[in-house]
Amino acid sequence: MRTMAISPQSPPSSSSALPPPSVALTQDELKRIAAYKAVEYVRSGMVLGLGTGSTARHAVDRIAELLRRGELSGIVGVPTSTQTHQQALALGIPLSDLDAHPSLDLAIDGADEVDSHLNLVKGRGGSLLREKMVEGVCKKFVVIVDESKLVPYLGGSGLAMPVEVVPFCWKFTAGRLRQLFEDAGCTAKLRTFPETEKPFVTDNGNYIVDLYFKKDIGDLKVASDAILRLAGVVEHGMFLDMATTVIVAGKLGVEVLDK
Ligand SMILES: O=C[C@H](O)[C@H](O)[C@H](O)COP(=O)(O)O
Repeated sequence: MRTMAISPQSPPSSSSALPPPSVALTQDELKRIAAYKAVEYVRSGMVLGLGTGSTARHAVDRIAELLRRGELSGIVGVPTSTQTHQQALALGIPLSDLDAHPSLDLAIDGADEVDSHLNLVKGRGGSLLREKMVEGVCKKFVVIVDESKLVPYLGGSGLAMPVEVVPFCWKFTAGRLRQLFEDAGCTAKLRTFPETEKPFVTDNGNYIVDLYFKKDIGDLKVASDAILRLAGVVEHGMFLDMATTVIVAGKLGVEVLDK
């Protein structure tokens, strides 16, 4: 794995919108710096996977800005959620889908956790299924995060590891998921809206069960296979061996981690 440190004072090209170096950077500014750096990988004529979330949003904005300025042309975007679809549509980015473009040049997306092998947790925004479909067929998958997303092991943030499940008997599926990881002190919770307690429904009409672990779950491939073997599970938010590059923006600079 190659590591390259770049000072935040050396921002991505044409980045007049970035804050001056002396200003303390907010988390959102760090996300934007990572996103702008990732857009430097985009070339005219590419078919691009457009990620979802507060970090990916900056990349989509930046791509649209470069298209407007004529610094990029011939881009086709494949959005990973209805949210990103709407954003890209409003910005005038030409869009398509996997049926028309079963192989993509590049995808840029955020992540909830990144471990030292560039394995990811994704889906805290609920878009994991479409993200995994799109990002699984990209020649290059660039992940953009601020430094708070780095973890010693997946699940290590103590926050949710999302699993998309069919609504039918979701309690049964949640129970089986919890049992799978009993040794890791797993709890499984249906994702709901706090105000109404109604279930969160994904773009695909499914529910999300969030898993929380007290300990490391061990072999991730074994865990992934076990989850996917459960009838009722559609997909999980572990993205193993998929990222080709992770761009980490931190207070001390930007790090580019290549697989
Ligand atoms: O479902 C959401 C996606 O996987 C996001 O890419 C992920 O949750 C990171 O989002 P954010 O950039 O907002 O932290």
